[in-house]
Amino acid sequence: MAFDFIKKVFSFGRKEAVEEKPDEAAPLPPLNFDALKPAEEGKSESAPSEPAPEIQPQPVPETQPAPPPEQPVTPEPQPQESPAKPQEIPPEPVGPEPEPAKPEPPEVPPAPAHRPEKPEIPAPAPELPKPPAEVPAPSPQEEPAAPPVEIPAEPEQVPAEVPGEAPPSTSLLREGDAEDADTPAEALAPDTSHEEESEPAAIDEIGQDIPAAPAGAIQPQVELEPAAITQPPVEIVSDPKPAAGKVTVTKKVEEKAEAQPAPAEAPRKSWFQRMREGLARSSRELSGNIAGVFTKRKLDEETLQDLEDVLIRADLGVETALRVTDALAASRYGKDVSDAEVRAVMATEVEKVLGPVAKPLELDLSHKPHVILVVGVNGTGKTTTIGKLAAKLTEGGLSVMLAAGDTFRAAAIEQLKIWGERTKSPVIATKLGADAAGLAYDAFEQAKAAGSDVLIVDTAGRLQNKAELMAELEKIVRVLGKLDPEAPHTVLQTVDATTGQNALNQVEIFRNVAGVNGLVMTKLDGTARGGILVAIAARHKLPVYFIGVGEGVEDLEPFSAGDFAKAIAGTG
Ligand SMILES: Nc1nc2c(ncn2[C@@H]2O[C@H](COP(=O)(O)OP(=O)(O)OP(=O)(O)O)[C@@H](O)[C@H]2O)c(=O)[nH]1
Repeated sequence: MAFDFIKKVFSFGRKEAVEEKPDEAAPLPPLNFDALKPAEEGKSESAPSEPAPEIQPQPVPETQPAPPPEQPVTPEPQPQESPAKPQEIPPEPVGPEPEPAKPEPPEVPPAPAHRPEKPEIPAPAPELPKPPAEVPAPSPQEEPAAPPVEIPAEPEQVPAEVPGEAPPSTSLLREGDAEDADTPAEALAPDTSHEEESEPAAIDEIGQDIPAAPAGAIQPQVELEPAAITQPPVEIVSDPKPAAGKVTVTKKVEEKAEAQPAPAEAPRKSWFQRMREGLARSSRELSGNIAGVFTKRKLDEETLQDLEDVLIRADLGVETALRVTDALAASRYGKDVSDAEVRAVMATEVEKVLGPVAKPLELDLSHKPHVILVVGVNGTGKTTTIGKLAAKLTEGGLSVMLAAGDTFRAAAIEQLKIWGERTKSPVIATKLGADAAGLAYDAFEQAKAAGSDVLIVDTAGRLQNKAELMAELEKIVRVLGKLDPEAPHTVLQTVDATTGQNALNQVEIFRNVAGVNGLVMTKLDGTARGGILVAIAARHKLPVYFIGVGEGVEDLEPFSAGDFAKAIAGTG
């Protein structure tokens, strides 16, 4: 604004000079207009955008005629920047500081050239102090903070710039929060490890130390109150950037309830559609290969062998592959067979394999609580599945408590707290790196005390090494058994459907260590390799309670053998 003002002063001078000429030429009525010119010209040149602010400063400069040396410096930058625009001021600080001052001297001369305006030149002087104020600001690269310095100088601009500043501040806060929860997960592990943890002694002597632990070290660390725990997460999760709609600014920016007309979104696909699309790659590949095998060929030993290879490459496993080829050979041997017929037989056989394992999860509520331990390799969806399951249970009227047993990853703890807030389930958490078994024990006690119907315990999927992971899981199971010999009553393992053959080994390991007695196949909405589920079912015959078909709270579906078989065979 100061620059604008200066510029206006100069422009005003020019115009006066110009007009004076006509005045000399015709000394008639124009003389009266000359008196009016100052006000009008100032407005016209200063650009219609800022009439008021520029006019006011004029009286000020007149009162301060003192500093002449600095005057030349300030006037120049103003003309360069063109019409005074508060918005253009910010860019100045961004640019190199010395530049604006240097160019000024050259332009200064032209200004004084205008004789009549010299008296007004003193006006720029008061603005000189402003540039120095901005100079410190420009040092930073992107400082929108610099402009604010000038804002206070100009009374009228303040309101205009305030709205501009507000949004960035709020968005930064939220983004920061979000990042904290996500990225630094692994990096934080070593840092926070120095924090108080449950005594290692508890690890060795579970029975004796555990009871002491809750009272001593663990107790204070445990956070039971959902409100306290979930408060911060809530802001992270439920506060996306203000949408395009209106917002109300009170303590913070809040979206107006009515301002969300819910942009017409495409209807959400059904879980089956998402699963079918997730299995599309496997299905297409399978169908294409089957078609390739049976193009203009009768069903014989060679084609059966080729089909068996195709099915095995699709992760279905040797057992299921043989089931399909045997079934096909039994009814079609020596005949022409279309790929569609082969896929139909495949769907039937796959459904036969999956049918026995497609069972609903049953909870024995005679146990208070019914303890569900969730295990699996890191990233397979344990925490997400716990959140989805907690939502189902609470919606069904059951009281649920969550235990953040994945003390290996800070983000996992925060993630579970968020799910706890969403599902209104208390979350028992402890410090990063703390003894997971101690936490599980403490959570079990608190769930008992609270009369919770279900306690779901999250666990780490990755430790320093496999032996350590296995030792921790075994210990958790052992400790839970001290409070209820039958606990954990359900041990769920999450298996990432995008994983290939390695998933078979994962189930093998966790089953042996933690006594897995049920599976949840996650990410079937992604680029799933669904064949592996068939192989797992055939080999381990563990119940598959649910499938994950998305990251949303509702994206946990009961497993249906028939639907899955149709989707993977491409017959659905
Ligand atoms: N598309 C899709 N993504 C899923 C599904 N289940 C989980 N995810 C995502 O997979 C990622 C890992 O999920 P987590 O729940 O953190 O997995 P985790 O096993 O707890 O991981 P750790 O805490 O590292 O052991 C997250 O980005 C989830 O949103 C699913 O069914 N579909």
